[in-house]
Amino acid sequence: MDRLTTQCSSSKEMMKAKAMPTKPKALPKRRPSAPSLRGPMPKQRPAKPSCHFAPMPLQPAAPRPPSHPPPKHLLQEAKRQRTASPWDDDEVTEDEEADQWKWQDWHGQWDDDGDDDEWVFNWMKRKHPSRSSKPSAAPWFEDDDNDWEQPWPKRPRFSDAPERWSEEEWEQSRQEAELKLLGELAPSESSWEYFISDESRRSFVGYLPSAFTPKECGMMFKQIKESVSFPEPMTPGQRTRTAWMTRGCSCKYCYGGLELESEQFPVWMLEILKKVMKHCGLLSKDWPDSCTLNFLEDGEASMGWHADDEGLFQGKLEDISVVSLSLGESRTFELRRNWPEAEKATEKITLKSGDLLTMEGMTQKHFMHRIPKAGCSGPRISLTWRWIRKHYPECLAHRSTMNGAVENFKLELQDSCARIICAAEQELASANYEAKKRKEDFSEFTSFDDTKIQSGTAGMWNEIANPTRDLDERERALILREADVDRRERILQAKEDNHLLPMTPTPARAGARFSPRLPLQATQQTDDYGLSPVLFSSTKSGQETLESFCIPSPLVTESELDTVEVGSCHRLKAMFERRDMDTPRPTARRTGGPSQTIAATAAALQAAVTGNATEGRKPRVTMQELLRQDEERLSVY
Ligand SMILES: O=C(O)CCC(=O)C(=O)O
Ligand SMILES: [Fe+2]
Repeated sequence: MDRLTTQCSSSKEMMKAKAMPTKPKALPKRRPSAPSLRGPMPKQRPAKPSCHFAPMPLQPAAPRPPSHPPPKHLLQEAKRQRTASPWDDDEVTEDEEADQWKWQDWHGQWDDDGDDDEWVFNWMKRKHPSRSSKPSAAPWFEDDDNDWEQPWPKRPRFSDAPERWSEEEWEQSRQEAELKLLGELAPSESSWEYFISDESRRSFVGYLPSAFTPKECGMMFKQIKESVSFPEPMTPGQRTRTAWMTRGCSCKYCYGGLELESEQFPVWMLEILKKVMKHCGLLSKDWPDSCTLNFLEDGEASMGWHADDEGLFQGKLEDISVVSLSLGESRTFELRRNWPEAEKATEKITLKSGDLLTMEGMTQKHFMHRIPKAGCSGPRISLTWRWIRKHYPECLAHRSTMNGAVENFKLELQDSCARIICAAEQELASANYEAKKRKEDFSEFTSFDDTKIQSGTAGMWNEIANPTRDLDERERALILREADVDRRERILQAKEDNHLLPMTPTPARAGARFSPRLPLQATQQTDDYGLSPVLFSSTKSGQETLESFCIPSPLVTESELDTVEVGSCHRLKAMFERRDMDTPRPTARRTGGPSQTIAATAAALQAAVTGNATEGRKPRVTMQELLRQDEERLSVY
């Protein structure tokens, strides 16, 4: 404690805090404080549901200043940094010099224009998802007190202040809460200074200057710049980019509307951690398990006021630590209290390359921090390590816990359901697509009435048998295709239901000039459409060929199926195909018979039915063969 007090006073001198003139503001009346009870009170009260970013109405467009005049002390500091390269004071050999890394080299390799206000906007959008549109004006304007302020959202409202632990203190004391600071755990040669040591808020900000030599910093900067792919900015010209890495966990990191997938700590990260953690007195088992890597392209790049209060880290609910390493250009780091008792005061510190900084205890609950724009031109990288306290349910680390295992199971179940639903939806979509396509095909036939289409093949066959108008080739082909598809389905079904019957050949009709086709198999059933698939054999020129097609059942009754003289069926089909059912035509060319109409064919079919069936004839082809042929026929469509 003594050590801390001394450190704090020395750090105050060290700080380049500049008292900013502030507008006299009437402080809101403090709410009645909680009774000053110690013992029975819980260690940590549940957080208030309201977030400290109170929703505020959008401010009217505020004109952006023509340039950003940074505070004078920053300009001076920037000038000093520009003239003195941080590498200059390190002795390097010629070889090393060739390999020497200067972050200034990176300047200009990124988009030139840009406005880091986007970063702030995106950052805030995450906290206020309901605000989807960007304020019409730049979200920064010059305040009366020459400070850069965000109109949206501003400092948390006093009325949203959390309950206090007691009248005197915001939080339980560090001793009671048994909070050990990293500065206390650190070896004595790492002399941390706590430039904020707010015991009432149990909030501590530690600073260890020059933890690494410029040469070490240069190597680290180079390693990071070359290995990390900082995500492309959400908006063109955005000059601050953030990458995210974890160790042994797959939690993502959400900021500025981006969801960053975690990358596992690479070896170089563990090497850097080893060096940094030595200064924090932590063994590897206690090292932080996540890191945000921020690349600030130049002085125009900044990070707006925020707290590292993501649910992952639980920083508003319990003591947490954040450790950061700065590399590259020096930048000012600012902190301010969310609910200051007295006048608004911003604490500032310049973070140089190689400096370490910690934010400990309840700092994320009571303070916000930022990196404002500066007049410098070089890039800066900061690594910010944290400990994940609450893994995302999807995270593998979470799944290895008991609760995680249950949630994991639920997730897997959800996954399976989602997959099944997805597959079903795809099936449905493709069935709908097919149905729609068919309907579209047929809707071209304006004279088709819907009932015919809906009644399926029967309707189609009707249309062929009793055409309401002339059908062209294409229409006819479509109808026949439909009939074929339909027939094939019914043959399959018949096979499944064991409804295929052996058929008996009937003697050829005397005088027929074509070889009759003899039914070999037929389904026992006719379907809703009144069609029965029948397999025929033809022995023309001594060569047997097989063919199957449907017979409209009005022409052949179920009981007649095994005795039908199929030549008529074949002729009927041939006529269908030639679309001349109603046109008397000489049949000599094809059938050698008299010209016939549908009705005559039907009559012929009926007449062809004979009674001399021979039982038990085995089908000559297998069902597979039948289906294969069918497949072949269908493939031409
Ligand atoms: O760059 C820094 O030093 C601060 C980084 C920071 O605030 C953050 O990553 O949340
Ligand atoms: Fe931060």
